[in-house]
Amino acid sequence: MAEQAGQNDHLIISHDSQHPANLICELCRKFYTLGWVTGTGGGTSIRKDDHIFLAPSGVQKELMQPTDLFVLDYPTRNYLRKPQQLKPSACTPLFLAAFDRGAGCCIHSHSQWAVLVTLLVERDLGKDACFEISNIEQIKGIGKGRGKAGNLGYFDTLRIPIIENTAHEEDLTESLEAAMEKYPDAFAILVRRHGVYVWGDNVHKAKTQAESLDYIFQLAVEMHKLGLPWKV
Ligand SMILES: CSCCC(=O)C(=O)COP(=O)(O)O
Ligand SMILES: [Zn+2]
Repeated sequence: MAEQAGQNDHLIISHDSQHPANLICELCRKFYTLGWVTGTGGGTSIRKDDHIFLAPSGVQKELMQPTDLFVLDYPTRNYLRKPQQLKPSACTPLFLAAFDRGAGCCIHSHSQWAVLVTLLVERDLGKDACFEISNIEQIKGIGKGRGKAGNLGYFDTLRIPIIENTAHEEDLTESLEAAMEKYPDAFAILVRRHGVYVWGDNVHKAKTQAESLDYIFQLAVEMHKLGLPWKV
């Protein structure tokens, strides 16, 4: 079985640019240029049917090739493909928490804008507060909630919960899941002094929501510097 898990290259080799193994490598190259997956941090995972595609832990995510990827059988949680000498991303249980709630793709970013927003909220509103913003056009890039059709509107309040960081990524799972249960409509959870997890029904939704949120986090930091309120 261990021998088999080291092979199974057919699960990750494809000429289709939309194959999850190709997409993860391409997305991580793009996210590196945005400062989301710097210095081995951050990452992306995709669920396609019963297969979960995962990056290795501690590697430069922008340099990954499809042959570096792990493939997990979602129903049994057994690895179908395990590159030798590598460990799966420490974010695996966090990505699985998103997949367990219907996501098809989960993006973990170490964006400095996300980190700064968590610090501003803590200083001004306290440790238990969420990041909240309204009356910004880009809010329309975020879905209304799990199982709900359509996106938020300009006058809606976008609310992103914030959880505290832990020394080890995998120890975040419990608090991430608790926040997902408390805020079932959220498609993202910020992690204080660390970054953000963003997910969506599919790769397109996860990517556009992650881009919209990063835009909003940057805008929020700049608004704060100018003394402008996040909610009108
Ligand atoms: C300097 S990154 C520390 C771990 C982390 O936060 C992360 O996002 C990357 O974890 P991985 O195991 O996927 O390399
Ligand atoms: Zn991280």
